[in-house]
Amino acid sequence: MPKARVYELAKIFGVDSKTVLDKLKDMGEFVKSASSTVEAPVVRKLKAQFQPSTDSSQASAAPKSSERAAKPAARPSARPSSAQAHKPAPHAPAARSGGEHSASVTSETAAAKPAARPSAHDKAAHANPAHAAKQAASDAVQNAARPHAPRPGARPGQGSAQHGAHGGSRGAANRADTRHNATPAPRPSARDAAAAHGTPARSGPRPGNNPYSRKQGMSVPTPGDIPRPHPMSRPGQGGNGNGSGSGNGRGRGGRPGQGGGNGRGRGGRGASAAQSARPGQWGHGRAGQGASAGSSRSGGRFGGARPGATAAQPAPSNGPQSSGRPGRGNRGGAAGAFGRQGSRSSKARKARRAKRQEFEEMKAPVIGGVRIPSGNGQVIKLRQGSSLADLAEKINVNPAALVTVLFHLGEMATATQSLDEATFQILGEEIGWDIKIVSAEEEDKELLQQFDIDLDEEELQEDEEDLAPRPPVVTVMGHVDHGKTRLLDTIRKTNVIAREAGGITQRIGAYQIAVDLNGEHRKITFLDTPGHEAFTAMRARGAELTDVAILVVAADDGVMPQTVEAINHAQAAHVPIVVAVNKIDKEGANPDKVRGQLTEFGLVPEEYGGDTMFVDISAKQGTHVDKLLEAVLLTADATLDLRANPDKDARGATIEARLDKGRGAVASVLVQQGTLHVGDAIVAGTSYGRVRAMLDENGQSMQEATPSTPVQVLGLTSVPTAGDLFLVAPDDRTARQIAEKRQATERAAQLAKRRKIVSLESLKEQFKKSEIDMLNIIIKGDSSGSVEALEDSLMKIEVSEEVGIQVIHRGVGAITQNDVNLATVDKAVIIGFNVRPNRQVADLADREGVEIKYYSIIYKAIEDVEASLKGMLKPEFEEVVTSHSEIREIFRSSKFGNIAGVLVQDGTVKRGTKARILRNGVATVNDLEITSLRRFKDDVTEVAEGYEAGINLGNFNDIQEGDIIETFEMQQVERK
Ligand SMILES: Nc1nc2c(ncn2[C@@H]2O[C@H](COP(=O)(O)OP(=O)(O)OP(=O)(O)O)[C@@H](O)[C@H]2O)c(=O)[nH]1
Repeated sequence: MPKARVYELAKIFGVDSKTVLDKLKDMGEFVKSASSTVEAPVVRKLKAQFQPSTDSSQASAAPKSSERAAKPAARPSARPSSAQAHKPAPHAPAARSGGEHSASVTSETAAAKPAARPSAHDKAAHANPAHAAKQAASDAVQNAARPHAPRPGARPGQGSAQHGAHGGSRGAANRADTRHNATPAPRPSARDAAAAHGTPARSGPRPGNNPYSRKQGMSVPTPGDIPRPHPMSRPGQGGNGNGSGSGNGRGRGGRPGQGGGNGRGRGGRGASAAQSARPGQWGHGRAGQGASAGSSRSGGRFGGARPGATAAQPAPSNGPQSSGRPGRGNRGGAAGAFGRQGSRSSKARKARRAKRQEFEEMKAPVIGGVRIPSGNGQVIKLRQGSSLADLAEKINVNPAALVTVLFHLGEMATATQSLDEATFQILGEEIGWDIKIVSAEEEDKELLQQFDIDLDEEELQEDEEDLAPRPPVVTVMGHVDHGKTRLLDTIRKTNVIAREAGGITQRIGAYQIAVDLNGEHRKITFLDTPGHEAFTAMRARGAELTDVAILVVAADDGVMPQTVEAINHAQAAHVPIVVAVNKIDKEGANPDKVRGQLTEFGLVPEEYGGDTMFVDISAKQGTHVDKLLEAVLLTADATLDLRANPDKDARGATIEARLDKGRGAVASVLVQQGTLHVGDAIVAGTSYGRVRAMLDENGQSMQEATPSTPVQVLGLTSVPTAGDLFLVAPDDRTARQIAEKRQATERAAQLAKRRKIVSLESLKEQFKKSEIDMLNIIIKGDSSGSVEALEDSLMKIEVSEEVGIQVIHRGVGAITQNDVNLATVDKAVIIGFNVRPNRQVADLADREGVEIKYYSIIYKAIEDVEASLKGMLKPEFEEVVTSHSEIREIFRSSKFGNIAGVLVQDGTVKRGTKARILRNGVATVNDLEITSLRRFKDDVTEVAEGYEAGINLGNFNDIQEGDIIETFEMQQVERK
């Protein structure tokens, strides 16, 4: 029967639509309005309600609907007489085969179909229900004679299937019963389940009236009723459908070999028995129930008391047998009846998984009204700063549920808010997980262990015999301008100072020098740490790599704040200190005063009975520098065991890294253990690559670097961060995988950080901050060291309670469109440290009103930012870029040096203006001047955009084709 609308039905029945709607409601069918459609099976049921006479005539022969099938089945179950109990059995099969089964394509009838089809026996049963009843009755009698304890309370519909299960397990013993189990058990539905329980299908309103839909008709199961429906209903149906298919099922349902035992040759049908046994997969108890039900059908009380386990056990062996065959009444078969391929598809698997999850959840504790599957004390590791969302992801629950649980525990947090260890532990205890918060280092160690790299273990297994002496690694520390660079310069006999912008060392460089001590040729590795406070972070790292610290104190200045800071760093790192009392050549130099001052900080000179070596030097004149080096070696020898194993994969730290045009990522690394070779697969932080070439501090190529050797490494795919530890991996793939995993972890950590910024925890602060101008800053620099140093220094600026700085992004390389976009969105200022944007990006920034500030001296940037926060920075002069010219050709002149043949891209180049060179967006040299400007052979004062020109930059000759000459002027700007 086709679908019909409620009002149409009302017409047919001669009642109004409301009556039909009410009736439907009574029947447990949810139908919205008079124009709603009603499915065919429901129509039939309605018909039965409104036209009972018509139906009853048909029903006398065989009830059609599943509901009816269930009802009569229910009745006899309570009866003690097996014969009586069996009476209704014919209903199901006969009804479907005989009556309108072709029309009633419900899940139930689907089950019935196969039963109806084949054997003459079945057909006879269909044709003559009475015969079927008879047959069933005789079966039941046989059953009753068997030793199984009858169970009066057994349920009807369930019976047969359980029977199947039962038959499956018992084999021949249950022959008679199992015959009825030939039921091709269809997929259960709530209604079936209800029917199976002897309850009418209308136990509750259904969300829809489509009986084919698995989604519909299922009430939300409560823990108490969940277990029942599945196993029972399925068999139950089988029971209905199968009376006629009887014997067939049994064969399949039994253990292998038993199937044929009954000699009925209906193996195909028997599948149903196998299937009916399958409920065992869902739990023995359920199968047991089914068995009891089955008994009612066949004999009223057969086997109900038997443990379900027995029934269930054979299932696995039978299942596969049955599933592969066509036309059988297992789940697949039932599906096939609806035009789908009947097989144990992924759907079945999914269903099983869903059930298992459901079951797990049932066992889960209910806290605050939510269920969280218990971790049963399993350990789960979370990174510092993790949130409930992170935990939820790891234990596969809804973050909202965790929020609820935490709330229940008296703690309020959002899903994305970072929580501390204590909170996680309390929560963990509540939900049965042992939550451990791990530091980034621990996490990284574990990550490496996944790749069979165990650094701790390596150290433990180090054999004394493998250790070889290595040079000490020395850091020079001290207050600004006390002479650190000069000292290093003197030591290296090169002039480092001249190359520095602003006279401050801005990168950690590392150099190795050779010293003769007592006729022995010894090496010392120097880390060139910068002196300005801005580089505190680097210095701290330097101290970590350092074996010995040289503390430079100017004899004319004495102990200053950064002297103390340097002492603190070194002492915290347990690094022995050698004091270089510098500038003794200067007038007013008072080395003794310095000695006296330093004793207050625990640095007592040897001559005063202490253990710190003091050497009076003049870095400028080179006085006693050799003695200082000796002192360093003596101190190292006296206090340290400077040995390392050179015969293993190299491990060490990144001192500095930058992006170089042409060479790509260049990283200065210090090898701490093992030997680094060209060709090694290397991973440094989140960067990885293969060592393409190695250079020493003089640019000389090296093939290998032993412990304590600083080298520049080429070949990394990206720029690592200063301080990143590096290690040699077994192969390229491992290196890449380690780096990728670290990248993922870093991303997650950054995400967590970002989340924290907007977390409730800091919301109050956020509000407070948003009242004022929170200064958002984007830092782009030419090296990771400078960027970090700048960020650290900026973050230390404290102007007042209401003023704050937020570095929202930082990176190495030219200022890009992304940076400008980010600045636009977050209303940030971009600080370019020795880097520039290209023209398009600069234009974009102009258009968007994004301020880009350029610096080449860190403290200038800090001063500016600090002043702007104080509201005092109203520069009277501002740098204004006046032109960009691209170098197209270089003409070499013995008289004038290199002359750049340029095309003026924008603005006007004027003679005498200040200029800088931009190479790949990075300002390589500042403070140049356009000393001569020519158009062909004529000297000119200016050249406009679009024209070619010849530019000479005085003594500066380090220009390349493709470089951009940027000219700028200091122009007075209005105070805002
Ligand atoms: N007379 C004299 N001047 C020195 C001596 N050592 C350094 N200077 C001078 O002191 C000034 C600062 O020296 P730097 O080596 O740049 O000092 P620094 O500690 O490296 O300074 P920052 O890099 O700014 O931290 C320079 O002008 C040096 O020439 C010395 O032994 N005697």
